[in-house]
Amino acid sequence: MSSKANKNRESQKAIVNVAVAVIHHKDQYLLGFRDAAQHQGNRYEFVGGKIDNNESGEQAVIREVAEETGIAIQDNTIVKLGRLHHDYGDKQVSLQVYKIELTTAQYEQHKHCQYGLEGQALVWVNKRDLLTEQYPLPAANKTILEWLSVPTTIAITYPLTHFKTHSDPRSAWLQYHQENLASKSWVYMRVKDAMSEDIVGRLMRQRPDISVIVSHDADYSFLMSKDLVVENKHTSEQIVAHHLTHTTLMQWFDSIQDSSASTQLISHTHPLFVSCHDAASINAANHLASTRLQQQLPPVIGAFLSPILMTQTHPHAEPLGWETWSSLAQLADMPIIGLGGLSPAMIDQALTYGGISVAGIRQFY
Ligand SMILES: Nc1nc2c([nH]c(=O)n2[C@@H]2O[C@H](COP(=O)(O)OP(=O)(O)OP(=O)(O)O)[C@@H](O)[C@H]2O)c(=O)[nH]1
Repeated sequence: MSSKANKNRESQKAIVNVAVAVIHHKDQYLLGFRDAAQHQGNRYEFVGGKIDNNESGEQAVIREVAEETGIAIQDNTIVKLGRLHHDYGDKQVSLQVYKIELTTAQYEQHKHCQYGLEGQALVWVNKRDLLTEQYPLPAANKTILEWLSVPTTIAITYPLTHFKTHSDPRSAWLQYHQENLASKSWVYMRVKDAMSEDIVGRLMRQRPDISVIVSHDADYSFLMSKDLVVENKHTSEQIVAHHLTHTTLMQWFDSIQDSSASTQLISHTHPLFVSCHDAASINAANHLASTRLQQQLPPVIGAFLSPILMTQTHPHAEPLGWETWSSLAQLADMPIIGLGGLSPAMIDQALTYGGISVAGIRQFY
């Protein structure tokens, strides 16, 4: 093979490690504009750039933000959102994505800057416009936008057994959640009952404002029927993601290791949440996330990592504690959601320890 062909193959193989900074203040997000001459030019981008040798992703993000915008973020909370690999054909990138919320003072100082320190155009856009792709971004960023759609709090339903003393537990479950779930919240429907589709479907019809996460192996095809349009919204649109329990995740992982077993099928239609409790399940979640990206399937948008603290629902589970939880969170290639003994007010603590959201049952309605 000629040395030129060799070189071409080498450059195709080389992966460029990039640190990406999702900088925001409340619902205002900072984008730069990539020059036409640049790779993925004439598109918007988050501030960022190549990670130098001997530099961590976090060090790179602090340096890139300072070089490109002059904003000093070393004292801000820098939360890892996730890591992803993308093959542009002409270039392979591995993006390490961080989310940084600016203080009001930082935002006030920089909100009128129309150009960065490298002469690139800068613009502040609101979250809704960003997520609905009003600003074209490089293809790899599609997953980042899905990660950003996850809210900072997620409510989880009570299991059906919580209502077992009622004469009709299913009606009691339905009525309780219909009356108490917060308006427009994201709700993980964890009923823990094999026959739960019917009450979940009824709750969705009664509460068209909520967005739901349903078990990946439940059958919600009945929600596709035409007559289930509530307040101009089709009920099936309320399902924002499917969820894999820790057990299902590990079964999937075992099935891909064992060449004689058939790989367990996971939803192709929706983004996924998974549940993790340890390094092994985070490793499995990372494999699932990269498989989904390779196959161009809806991504893994979050992992519930639990239990952080002691909970009433799982009194026998040994809590991880914040420090262990934090080091496990760092291993994950997707946003981490804190679960177990938390309240919504603990979001700042979760951010400090490397999570992006908190979830729970009591206190989250
Ligand atoms: N900064 C930034 N880069 C991104 C984003 N999404 C994405 O795919 N990338 C890719 O990550 C790489 C960023 O590396 P870079 O900024 O150092 O490289 P560049 O192409 O701008 O310039 P250079 O190669 O001349 O240094 C580019 O290939 C770019 O297409 C994003 O949101 N922000």
